[in-house]
Amino acid sequence: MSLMVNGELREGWFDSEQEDGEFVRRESQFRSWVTPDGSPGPGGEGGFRAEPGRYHLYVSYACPWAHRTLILRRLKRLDAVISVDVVHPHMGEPGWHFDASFPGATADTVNGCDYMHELYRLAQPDYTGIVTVPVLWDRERRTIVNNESAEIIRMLNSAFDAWGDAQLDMYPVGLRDEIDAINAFVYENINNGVYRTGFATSQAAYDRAFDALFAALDEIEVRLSRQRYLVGGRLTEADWRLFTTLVRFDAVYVGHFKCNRNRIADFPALSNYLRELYQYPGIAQTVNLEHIKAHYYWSHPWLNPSRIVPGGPRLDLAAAHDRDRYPAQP
Ligand SMILES: N[C@@H](CCC(=O)N[C@@H](CS)C(=O)NCC(=O)O)C(=O)O
Repeated sequence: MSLMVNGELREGWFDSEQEDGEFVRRESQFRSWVTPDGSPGPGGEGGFRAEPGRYHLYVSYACPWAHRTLILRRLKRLDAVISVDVVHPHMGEPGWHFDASFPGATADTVNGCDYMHELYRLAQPDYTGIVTVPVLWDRERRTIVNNESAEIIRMLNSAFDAWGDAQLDMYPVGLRDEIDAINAFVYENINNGVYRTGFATSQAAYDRAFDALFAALDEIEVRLSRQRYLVGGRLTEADWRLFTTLVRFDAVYVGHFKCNRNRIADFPALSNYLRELYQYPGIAQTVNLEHIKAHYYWSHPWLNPSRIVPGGPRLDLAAAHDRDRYPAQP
């Protein structure tokens, strides 16, 4: 995990945040919001008015949190409004870097940085904290607006409607409480649960995370065998937040993170649901399994010292699904 202290990079894996062998994720620090008129959002400072061509996303195709932002950008048809650069999937000691030699990866076309931590230093010369993707960058003020995916997807959902698909709303007002509740459950046990399982450094911490993960997947399996989506018949951001973990699960989390009680392929409702979401227009192009596998198997040598990337599994996410038997609302 790359950490900066007063603008300087500290190398090494930092386990100070781990209690009793448990992995604890740190809070993101840049928390301003892009809004239609530049007024301040729920956090941070104002002055970030939505405009085409002004904002830029830095992502990794491997990262499930960054993947959410690519999905919302695609769904809201913001490809021409918000530009994107993609880091190289190998995250080494100095953290994420830009190197277009890996297919699908790009240079940093906005700031010309070689490493992601240089970008954090540009935004804040004395930055202290971890260096993560995704990052929403403002070309005009030359700073990071926000590096918390849960907030970036909300901005993409509503702030750019003058240019994007204003009809599509993945966080509708009447469903917000229900979405927030399921998000909290999925985040704790599944999205972050796979990391808590894989990064546990004691058997007890691993067992706790593993049990919570599969208990949660069992619960979601029951829910999805009664209804089309997490929140009834309406597709919402909650589904996309679950999707980015499900689509990595059999390829990476089962083996690399020892999340191996079952594969997603073994859950009838979850596996059909995963295929439905994968086949939603535009989504398959946001899924890059080469980056996903290359990233995880290379970037955590304490889990996989040989850095060998396994050949399988053979996934057929484009195969037919049975979800049309449940009603869906537009
Ligand atoms: N809370 C953040 C988490 C993002 C995050 O943890 N990203 C990982 C990649 S999957 C990262 O960049 N890690 C950098 C590191 O571990 O050094 C968000 O959801 O935006």
